[in-house]
Amino acid sequence: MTVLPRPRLRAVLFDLDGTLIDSLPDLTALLNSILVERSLEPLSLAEVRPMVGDGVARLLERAYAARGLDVATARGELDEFVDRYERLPVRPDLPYDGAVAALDAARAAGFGCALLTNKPERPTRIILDALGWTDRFDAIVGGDTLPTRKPEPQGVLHLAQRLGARPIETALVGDGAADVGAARNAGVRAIVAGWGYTHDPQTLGGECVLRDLDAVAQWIAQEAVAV
Ligand SMILES: O=C(O)COP(=O)(O)O
Ligand SMILES: [Mg+2]
Repeated sequence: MTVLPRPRLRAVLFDLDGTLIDSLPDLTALLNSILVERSLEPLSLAEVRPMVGDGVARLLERAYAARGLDVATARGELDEFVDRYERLPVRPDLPYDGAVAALDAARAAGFGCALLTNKPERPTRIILDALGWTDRFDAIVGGDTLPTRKPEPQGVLHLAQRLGARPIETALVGDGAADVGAARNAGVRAIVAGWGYTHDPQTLGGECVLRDLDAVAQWIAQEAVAV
């Protein structure tokens, strides 16, 4: 049996929350400010952690459900929640250690580099601008940029095409089931961010689980010289 060599990597798509930035403390604090206004018990970081990654509507629904509030209430307050999130100051320590180095590694390797998050595009861009990261990406897709979001393949395929890469020449680095699902649905490689918000990242079924962003930079450097 002949095993065909895998084509060289040409594009890396990065997830945002739980992969490049640790947004969990801010999201939890914001949710809790709302719950406390309603005289409800605040949520712990551990409770909110598995709620992040499927978009802000799901986050609010899950948080409200955990305190007995219904989906209709969450839906009715979504715009206000996003407004408040956009007004939060962007902390300079939001990025995980090694995030900039990993993005630099992608650029140094000559790979296309894009952001694919389920966070709505407007707050995403506010965060990227404040961190000075916007120009580090060749393209940015948020949870409301296209008709569907992760785990649907549309964003992955859209970005791969924008970066001039075929799906088999593309990898998605992300921490959640939505990331691995989107990668699988689009036929691209899924690299799991083991430091992110998934309790047991080994179970997601990605190509590999990396322990931190330094390991991502190393993996990118290896892919750049792979034959
Ligand atoms: O769920 C969100 O709002 C953001 O999640 P993501 O950046 O991990 O896709
Ligand atoms: Mg994520």
